[in-house]
Amino acid sequence: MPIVAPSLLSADFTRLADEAKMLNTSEADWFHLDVMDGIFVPNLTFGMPIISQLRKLSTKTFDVHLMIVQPERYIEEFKKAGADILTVHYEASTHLHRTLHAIRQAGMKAGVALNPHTPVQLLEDVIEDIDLVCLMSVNPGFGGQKFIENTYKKVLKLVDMRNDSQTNFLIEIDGGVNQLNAAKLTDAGADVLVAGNFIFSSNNPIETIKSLKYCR
Ligand SMILES: O=C(CO)[C@@H](O)[C@H](O)COP(=O)(O)O
Repeated sequence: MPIVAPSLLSADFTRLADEAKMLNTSEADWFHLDVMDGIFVPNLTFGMPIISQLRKLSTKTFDVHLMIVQPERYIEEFKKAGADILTVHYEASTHLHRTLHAIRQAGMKAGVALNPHTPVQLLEDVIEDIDLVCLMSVNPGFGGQKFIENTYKKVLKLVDMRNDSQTNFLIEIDGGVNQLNAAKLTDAGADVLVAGNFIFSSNNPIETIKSLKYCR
């Protein structure tokens, strides 16, 4: 069964505490928290203060996805705010090796996100330093976009790289995930499904989360 990580980007921010409580009672495994800076991506969201408030409301794994330039500036701060997994973008990290080590050193799992145009092979030389690869299946910045079909091929390539390197990082898919592609992604080798719009715009988010969890 996949790990299901609802993206709070699509939650009702006027009722964030209720949304967190709803996720707590659901079969969601993680909270996926999208931090955007308006520079790396053309949108702004939230940062440490919101995450640390949410931390008081849930014991689930906090999967924090930094869509910001120079993410190495805030590693300690996100740890303090309550991140369990900290994912930085390959495209935003000049010294990726150093950044991944700093994330693990701070006591978090280290993730790398790849934009749709970025080949997975670019991770070969840091493969042992990664706990999670987040494949963006939309161009990052907004919820509710259409899933990019080429993602399946990237999952298969990553699975090969994982087998060849005998490492065990998780493969996460982020963007446009829904009941139409969840099973195919999981069958291809995806471990974590991030979904925002599909969950939060549904009439019954708890059942929608279940439909992803039991998609196979
Ligand atoms: O990081 C992002 C978008 O940049 C994602 O986490 C989205 O929030 C996923 O939402 P949907 O595409 O499922 O609406």
